[in-house]
Amino acid sequence: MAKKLTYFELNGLAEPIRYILYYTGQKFEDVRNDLRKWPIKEIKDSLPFRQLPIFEEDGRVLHQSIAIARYVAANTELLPSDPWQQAVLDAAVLTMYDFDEPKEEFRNKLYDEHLDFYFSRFEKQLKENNGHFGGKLSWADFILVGIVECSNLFLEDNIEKNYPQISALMKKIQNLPGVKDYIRDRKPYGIPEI
Ligand SMILES: N[C@@H](CCC(=O)N[C@@H](CS)C(=O)NCC(=O)O)C(=O)O
Repeated sequence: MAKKLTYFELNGLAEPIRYILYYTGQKFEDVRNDLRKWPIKEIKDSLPFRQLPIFEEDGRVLHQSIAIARYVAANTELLPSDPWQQAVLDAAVLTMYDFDEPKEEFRNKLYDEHLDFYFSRFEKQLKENNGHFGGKLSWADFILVGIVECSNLFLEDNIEKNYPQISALMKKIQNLPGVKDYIRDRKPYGIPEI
């Protein structure tokens, strides 16, 4: 089954998907477009919603980074078979995106207040669930790490520094087999120089 992930020469929305693919040992083509040349009309016009990432497998195309991450975790230990457990992880991931894209209630609040609202609750969940969202390593853990790493690149900070459970989860994921080697060898890119 030929798998291809297409995104930009960036960590961004594709990085947790890459981590999951490397950790679970799935071979894939890692296609990276140069943002400085974007938009490349023929590529953009070919995309379902004119945005990246997309994931292709056997002639089929999947868009939306969360759907892709969940799909590549399917049939691995990172996605439980129990529907309740699956829904718990979906809820965790959707909440991470609520953090990442603040809703009205938070738009006028200070960033630290917004961060603490979510991160103190993530801390509690992790503490009560063996250091993971849902009791054991799952695709949801990878998504949080991707979001935190991305925020850190943009803010030039370590936003997780006061949250020991989140810090520990990040270290754990970054040191997983497959992920560790990928991180060691990747280019130190993150924010495009435009
Ligand atoms: N909700 C979508 C958002 C996709 C998205 O915003 N992609 C951006 C890059 S992070 C993009 O393709 N930007 C280039 C463009 O719109 O032309 C997802 O999670 O996949």
